[in-house]
Formats: sequence, C-alpha cells, structure tokens
Amino acid sequence: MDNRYPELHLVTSGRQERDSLLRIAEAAYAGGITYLHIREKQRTAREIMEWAVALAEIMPRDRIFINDRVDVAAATSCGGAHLAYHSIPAAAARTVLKPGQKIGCSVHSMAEAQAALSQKVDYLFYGHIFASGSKPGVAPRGTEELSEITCSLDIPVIGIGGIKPDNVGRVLAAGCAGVAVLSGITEAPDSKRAAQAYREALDRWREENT
Ligand SMILES: Cc1ncc(COP(=O)(O)OP(=O)(O)O)c(N)n1
Ligand SMILES: Cc1nc(C(=O)O)sc1CCOP(=O)(O)O
Ligand SMILES: [Mg+2]
Repeated sequence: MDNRYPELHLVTSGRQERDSLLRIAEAAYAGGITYLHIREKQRTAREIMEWAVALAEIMPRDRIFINDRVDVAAATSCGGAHLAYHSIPAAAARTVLKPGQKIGCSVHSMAEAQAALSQKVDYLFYGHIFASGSKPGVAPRGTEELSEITCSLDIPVIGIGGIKPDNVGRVLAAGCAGVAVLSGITEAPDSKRAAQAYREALDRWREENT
C-alpha cells in the first residue's frame, strides 16, 4: 500500500486479545488504514513487543507505532512512539529512539500543542473532538480550537475521539492531516468494511475539496 493521504490511524483499545486484534489489523490494513498504534496500557513490555513483531508480519513495520512504551518502539524499529499524557518527555524519547523513528503526542488544548511543538515532536493527535464512549463523562472539544491549532502551528494534526465516516469531513475541514479511530473499527462487525468506509469518506472529502 502506498502512503495514503489523508491518513487513517487505527488505535488499539486494550479490549481485544492478541489473535483477535491481529485479525482486525489485517482486515483494516486491507481496508485502507495507514498506521496502527498499539495502545495496550495494561500489557507488559514483553507482550507489546510480541504484538508488534506479529503485526509486522501483516503490515510494514514503519506503519506501526507504540503508545507510551518508547523502549519497545526502539527495540522493534517500528515507525515510532506515540506519547500520552503520562509518558516520558519527547526530548527524552528522542534519546532512546533510532534515527528515522517518529514521535507523536496526544494534546487536548492549544497550550499542550505549543508545548509539544517546542519539544520537536513530528505530529499531534488532538481530541477528543466528538463524544466518545472511550472518554465517558468528558465533554468533547469540537473543532474550533482544533482549527486554531492547525492554522497557527506548522505540524500535522490528526483528529481523534468519536470519529465516524460521516464526520471525517468536519475534521479535515478543520485542517487535520487525517483521523484516528478506535471503536469505529475495532468494534465493527466487519473491520475491513469499516476501514473502507473511513478510507472512502477521507478520499471523497479530499477529492471534493482540493
Ligand atoms: C486534559 C486531558 N488529559 C489527558 C487525557 C488523556 O491523555 P492521553 O495522553 O490522550 O491518553 P489516552 O487518551 O491514551 O488515555 C485527556 N484525554 N485529556
Ligand atoms: C485514546 C483516545 N484519546 C483521545 C484523546 O482525546 O486524547 S480520544 C481517544 C479514544 C477515541 O476512541 P473512539 O475512536 O472509539 O471514539
Ligand atoms: Mg488520548
């Protein structure tokens, strides 16, 4: 698969066992995802490494990102590490990662985005944009501040949280380089069709708006 744009990131939810997730990932990759993030907060470094090695049989290694565990990202020579709120600072992560590996960071405000940019991360996730079952009881942030971030900061921003095929256009219109999805693909009855629906919506918006 070529490096498709707008980007479609699939993020694991911690709710699947390994073999189930491998089946989802293989189908979603066939359906058009560009990157897969292993976000398995409850698993050990060894387990996350095993997941990454198994996933690298399914999709190119450089399309796999590891959430939080910078050590595992370095050890597997995957695409890079995605830093969460509680992760080590990006500057420290850079000392561990190999040349060419990327660093992403989750942000939830302009201030957090500016701070991440000053640490020279490669891309941002901004969220949660729409109501999400993965963030119960927390009000969604919408697209207003997101637009301000994409207009004022020179860094790719990926929208996350409550993203569905029918709202990806609002996320791209706010200046995002793509979207990140958990439940919309991992909990769909057919992961390939679900990924295809996102891919088609992203490609259609781009065709109609560029
Ligand atoms: C204000 C705020 N702080 C932290 C979080 C969650 O942090 P994040 O780094 O995005 O980690 P996960 O989403 O992977 O749990 C948040 N959403 N908002
Ligand atoms: C892991 C995560 N981080 C978010 C953030 O705003 O930082 S929203 C989110 C979960 C998004 O799940 P779904 O695609 O199922 O709505
Ligand atoms: Mg997050």
